[in-house]
Amino acid sequence: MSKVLIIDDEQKLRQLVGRIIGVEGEGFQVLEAESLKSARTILKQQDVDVVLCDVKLPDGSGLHFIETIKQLQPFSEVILFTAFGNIPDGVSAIKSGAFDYLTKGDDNQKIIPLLHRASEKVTLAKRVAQLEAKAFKKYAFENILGSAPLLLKAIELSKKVAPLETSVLLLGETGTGKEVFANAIHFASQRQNRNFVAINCSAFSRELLESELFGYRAGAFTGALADKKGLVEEADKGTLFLDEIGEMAIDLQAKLLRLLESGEYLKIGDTRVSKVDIRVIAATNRILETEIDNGHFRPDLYYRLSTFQLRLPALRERAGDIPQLANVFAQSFAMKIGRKELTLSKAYVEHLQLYNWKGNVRELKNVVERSVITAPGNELQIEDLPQEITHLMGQTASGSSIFSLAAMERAHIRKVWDLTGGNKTETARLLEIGLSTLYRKLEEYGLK
Ligand SMILES: Nc1ncnc2c1ncn2[C@@H]1O[C@H](COP(=O)(O)OP(=O)(O)OP(=O)(O)O)[C@@H](O)[C@H]1O
Repeated sequence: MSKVLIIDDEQKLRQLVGRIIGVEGEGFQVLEAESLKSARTILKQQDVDVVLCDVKLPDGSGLHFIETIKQLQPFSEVILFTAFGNIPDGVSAIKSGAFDYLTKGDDNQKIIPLLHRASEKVTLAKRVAQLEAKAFKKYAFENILGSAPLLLKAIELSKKVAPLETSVLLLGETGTGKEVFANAIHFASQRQNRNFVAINCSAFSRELLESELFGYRAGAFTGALADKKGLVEEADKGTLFLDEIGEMAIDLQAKLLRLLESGEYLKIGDTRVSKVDIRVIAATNRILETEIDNGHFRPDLYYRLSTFQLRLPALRERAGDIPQLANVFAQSFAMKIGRKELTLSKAYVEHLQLYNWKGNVRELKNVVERSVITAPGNELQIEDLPQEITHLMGQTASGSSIFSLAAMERAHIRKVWDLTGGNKTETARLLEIGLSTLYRKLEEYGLK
């Protein structure tokens, strides 16, 4: 039910308008005030959606009162009553931020449609504000799970850089939360009310990436029937998140560098330069210095982007955060699919902590969600983990303890083996054991 406040010192007019709304305006509740003073009291106490206000009142001007109304009720809309034939008043009303104006006594049939339009605008504005608040909360730094020192350091640095206009380069393995951080930085910046536009550079061919990013003019190529806006334009005044920047073709990198330095770019098929004001956050799981050495990445772009580098830790570097992450993922997924609250057995969690997590938080989330679907009981057990994990962990079918020395040895060999990229000689050297012992252990632990 929308609330309408009528402010007019003429009781007859208030009653007439109140009656019209009462008879024809379903869904409106009417409040009345005979002066600005009593209107102020009502606006302080109640949620009002639309205000119908006279221009001339005994204690002041309705025109000037618009500002007070907006201060007290930021979402409300104001419709002013102007005297017959007083066009300047109508014009001033709109200029002062009124939704519209009605000519007293002459526009009675317009009241209801206008009220509906104004209250629809109010409902929409409230809805948008609600969604924004939800988005802000969802992407807030507070929602980044974990308390490992490496993660806390990354959060602290991100909070410092967020309010600045500086470009940010996020480094980290796949699934470590680079997009989560990019979002949090955007929503903690002055650009928070503008668009956050994300694109994964590895998901497009060179040509498609250029047209997605920069847009094109009609006729630029066969099939370009109409002008197309690019994501860069969508992100104007906001933030552009370029994921997997290391995959961008080198000639496009030149275009991106120009955009970063001057805000200027050329749409495909355009001769006129376009200009935007964007902040760029880029991310990569590659080592860009190596890409530069191999001629795949422009050093000038690297220096421009890497003013502020942030490295996100791999999950295995913050295994202490796994219990919290797993628990939150399990509970929120259980709720989503309508399962009762679950507990996670000690062995289940410890098992998760010993795994290598190449896919990091994303992989952990998927594994836990899978367990929530398949677990027969209300406590997640080792048996609810996929075989790849239990197998890799050295968990035997008989369920021998993950705390056995053998399990720890297996996990350690696995780690060193991964570190050397599967190089057996190097693995044996680092482990300070002979190559033949390594072969035997690899065989024994099923690590081939
Ligand atoms: N610290 C965290 N707290 C909560 N959820 C997280 C955290 N880090 C990552 N996630 C979740 O893990 C998943 C992967 O995160 P995200 O997409 O940000 O990773 P990424 O590093 O950008 O991956 P990629 O390099 O593959 O694009 C998402 O579902 C995200 O919500």
